[in-house]
This record gives sequence, structure tokens and C-alpha cells, in this order.
Amino acid sequence: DGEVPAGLGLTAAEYEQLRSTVEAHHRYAVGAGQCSSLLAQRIHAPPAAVWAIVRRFDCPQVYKHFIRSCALRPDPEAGDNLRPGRLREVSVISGLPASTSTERLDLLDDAARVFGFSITGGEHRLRNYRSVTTVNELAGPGICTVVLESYVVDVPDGNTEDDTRLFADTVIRLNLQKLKSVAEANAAAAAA
Ligand SMILES: C[C@H](/C=C/[C@]1(O)[C@@]2(C)CO[C@]1(C)CC(=O)C2)CC(=O)O
Repeated sequence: DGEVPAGLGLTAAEYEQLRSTVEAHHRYAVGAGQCSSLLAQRIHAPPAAVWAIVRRFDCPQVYKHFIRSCALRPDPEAGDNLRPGRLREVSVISGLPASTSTERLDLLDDAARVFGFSITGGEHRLRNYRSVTTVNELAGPGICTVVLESYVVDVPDGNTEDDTRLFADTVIRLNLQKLKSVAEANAAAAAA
């Protein structure tokens, strides 16, 4: 399908560079009563520097809003290593329709720069939330990294699909903007 998803903020030529990544990592079997979305964030920092932030399953608060604390569940075999299956306990700031979240690391591929996690529990309304984030280099003048983040989630009873997507998209868009700020500030400091 040659179409370019609307609302990504990418040109057709840019999307062509990302199409294989989208098809490999950002496609879901979206069931009845679920919704899914794909967001993109352009970042003027090297992909390796952006990936170094995204890959930190143990401290998402570096680039996410609303998080009060995050603690990895101890894993005697893994120690400090981040590997699929690892769990984290997130607590969020007050004022949201949520208080805690238990999340599982699904994917951490340093070579392909693919990160994925699922929400397995907690006090919130996003059931069966699963997301994948990829960090991609865009060819072209100057350094440009495009982060793609997608998810699939159950639509809670009483909510519409559009409301659920708008809520999750809004949180993710804010997180991606913070990731951009942090990564670009780090790159500027490194260049100084
Ligand atoms: C949408 C998702 C996060 C959602 C939350 O982390 C939570 C799991 C608890 O607080 C939230 C910030 C909002 C909410 O209601 C459910 C984005 C992400 O973590 O990458």
C-alpha cells in the first residue's frame, strides 16, 4: 500500500525511508474493542544519542512526563542487565486517571534500535497496552533522527475509540517532545 499515513509530519520521501521499519515493527493485529496509533518525532541529534535515552527501561522519567518514580523489579539472574521479561513499577503524579503501572520489557534490540514494552497491570484504564518505539536515521542534509512510536490498547468500557486514541496519543506526543528536548540539549552540550 503506497499511501503515507496522515498526521505523521513526514514527507512522502521521508516516509519511504521508514516504510520497511513501520511494516516490520509498527504493525499490530488490532482486535475488536482495541485501538492503535503511530506517531513520529523528528530530532536533530544522532540516532545513537537518542537511542541511549529510549533504551533505558529502568528510568523512563528521563524522557517521559507524569512519572513520579520508577523501580525495576529485582531479577537475581539479570542483575542490572535489561533484558526482555524484566518488570518495572511506575508511579505517576497525581491528577491523572491513573496512579501506578506495572510494565514489562518486551524488546530491546540495540543493533536495530527497537524498544518495546507492555503494560501488565496497575491502577489505570489502559488495559493490554503494548507499544514499540524505533529510532531511525533519516538520510539527507544534516543530522536527523526520526523516532516512531506505536501502540495497541483496549478501548475501556464507556470510552470511544477516538477518545482512547486521543488520550494515549496526547501523552505520547508530550513524551516524544520531551525526548526531543533532552536529546537535542545533550547533542548541543556534546558539541560545545
Ligand atoms: C500512554 C502511555 C502511558 C500512560 C501512563 O503512564 C499510564 C500507564 C499511567 O499514567 C500514564 C501517564 C497515563 C495513564 O493513564 C496510563 C505512554 C507511555 O507510557 O509510553
